[in-house]
Amino acid sequence: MTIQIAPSILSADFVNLERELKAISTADLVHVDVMDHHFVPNLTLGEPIVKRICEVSPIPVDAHLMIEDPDRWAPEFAKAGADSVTFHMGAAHAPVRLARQLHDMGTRACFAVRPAEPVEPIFDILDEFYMILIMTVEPGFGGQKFLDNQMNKVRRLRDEITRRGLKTKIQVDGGVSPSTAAIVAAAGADVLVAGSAVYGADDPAQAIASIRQEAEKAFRA
Ligand SMILES: O=C(CO)[C@@H](O)[C@H](O)COP(=O)(O)O
Repeated sequence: MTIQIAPSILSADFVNLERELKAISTADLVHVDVMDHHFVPNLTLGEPIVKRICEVSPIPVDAHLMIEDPDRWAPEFAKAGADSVTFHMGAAHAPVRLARQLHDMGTRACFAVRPAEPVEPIFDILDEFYMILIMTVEPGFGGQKFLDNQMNKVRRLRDEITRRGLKTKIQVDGGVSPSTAAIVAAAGADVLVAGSAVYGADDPAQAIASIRQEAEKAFRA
């Protein structure tokens, strides 16, 4: 199984996004945090900027929608060109219908779980999603402390995926760095989002390589 690294542009220089995207071209995906100041207490960027990011990004774009009413808005991010669109369990009204709509549009549908939310309710609808995102911080801001108490959730999800022979990916987002990468990979996560650890480093490519190396050594399928 391959580990994928997805730098979050939340910690990038928003005035120089094209340059910031080039700096992470050795990563597998770029994670774009869309926040609406309702579902989370922060406001970032919307569909017109994501569309432009999709046009210039050297790697696939993973749009993480931390917004209310994704049923209305997620298809707009698929139209903008995002390769994957993640919406939240606590926000979607009809998650299966929305996932099918996104897949019909040629976009990978992914489902996110906040720290206080259980993962088991997803088990029944696991095969509708390309990837499940387990948040390891409360969504809203970069640079927060990694919540290692979320690792039980990652382990239970990995066990369920393995038991059923599914290919669903497990993404972890929040506080991921070279020193926490092994913990999340050992629990069974195979897509690691890292914002401040990549863009806060002197050499983002080196930070990506370190996170990848630590995760690959520890990953359990
Ligand atoms: O979605 C979020 C925060 O809500 C994340 O993508 C963060 O942006 C990750 O930042 P670090 O914890 O890696 O600094």
